[in-house]
Amino acid sequence: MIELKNVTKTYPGQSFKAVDNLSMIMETGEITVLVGPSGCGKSTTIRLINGMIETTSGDVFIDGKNIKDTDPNRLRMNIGYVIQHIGLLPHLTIAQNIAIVPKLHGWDKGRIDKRVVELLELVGLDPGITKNKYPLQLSGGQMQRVGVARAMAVDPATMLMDEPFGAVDPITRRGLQDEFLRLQTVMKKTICFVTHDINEAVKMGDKIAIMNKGQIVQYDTPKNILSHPVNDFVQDFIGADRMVKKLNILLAEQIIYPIEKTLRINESELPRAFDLMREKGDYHVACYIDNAGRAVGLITKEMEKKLVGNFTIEGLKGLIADNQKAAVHHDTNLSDVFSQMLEHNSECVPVVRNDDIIGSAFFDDIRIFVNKEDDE
Ligand SMILES: Nc1ncnc2c1ncn2[C@@H]1O[C@H](COP(=O)(O)OP(=O)(O)OP(=O)(O)O)[C@@H](O)[C@H]1O
Repeated sequence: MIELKNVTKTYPGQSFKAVDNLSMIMETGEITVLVGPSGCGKSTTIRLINGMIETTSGDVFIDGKNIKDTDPNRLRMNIGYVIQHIGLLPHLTIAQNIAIVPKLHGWDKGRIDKRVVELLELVGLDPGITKNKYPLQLSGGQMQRVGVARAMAVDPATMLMDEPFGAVDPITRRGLQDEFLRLQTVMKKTICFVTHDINEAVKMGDKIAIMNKGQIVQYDTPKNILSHPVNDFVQDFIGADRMVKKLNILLAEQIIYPIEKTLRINESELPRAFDLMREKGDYHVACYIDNAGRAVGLITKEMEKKLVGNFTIEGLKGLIADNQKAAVHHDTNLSDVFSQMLEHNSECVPVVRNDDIIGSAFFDDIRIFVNKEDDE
């Protein structure tokens, strides 16, 4: 856990406070994002946490220990630090760059070599190809990965990331974010992550602190911030498309209509499928089961419309198979579920977990759910 208690920083010669009486807790195992306009004090805060600069007043605690009581070099050796411009030393190979902190910790060569290979694999780089190259022989995205690998070298519990994916193109950036989030589900590190991009904040943060003029304006989960911006500053900062951003953080499983509630229709019942659905009072969706009783697809109300005047069993099976191609995983975000619906021209798609259909997701439910969440 990182705790800031009444932290203020005034740089020498400045009349204003770069960080102004900041108090906050960044929980263990979570990503806390600091976001805000240029000059609001994000980087200053991160530098205060690893002791690169000293507070004018107030205290920073890491896992309950005041950093003033820790030797600054030791403090920094035990915190992973990733910065926008990577900070790789150009005259050292990738392996040597990653080895810097393990060396300071006194690791032997065998242990370091093994760790370098492990880390490069972890961040998606081929160690055989990468480890003996020099930084300038890598692409921007590859360098960022090395930056992350280097920060994780001695497996620190705390990581500080200052615009870590800032210097790459949007597609590479999205890939790096996804991979880092995947790693974090396993690593569960305590991370302070700085960005000026609200979309990145919403995606990466368990919690987001929106900063302005050295102070926190709102500190909450992405969902709550998007649903309930506390004032016009936050409202403007998160932008007019906050509903779209919300779709990015809500998941298919949150709107799922479970398969247990759905009428089951077997092969012999297929010719009367739509009549049966109407009779049972659930005309929107039914589940098509094979001879073993396993759900293999959905039958939806829209399929009847598509087959009007031309109903055949083969035609219906074709539509069921097409709909199955639009299936989404239970943890797919609603924005991707929505795209899938548009791409497959379907208002209802199967939701799967480990290849089993566990329910269906409806376009209308996305709309209703997002609006309802907004009213809460
Ligand atoms: N070393 C320094 N000396 C004097 N003033 C500084 C120093 N570093 C930062 N500042 C000032 O402190 C304020 C906060 O800067 P900081 O870099 O923390 O903001 P930031 O939110 O990280 O901005 P950005 O997104 O542009 O990096 C700014 O007004 C900046 O000009």
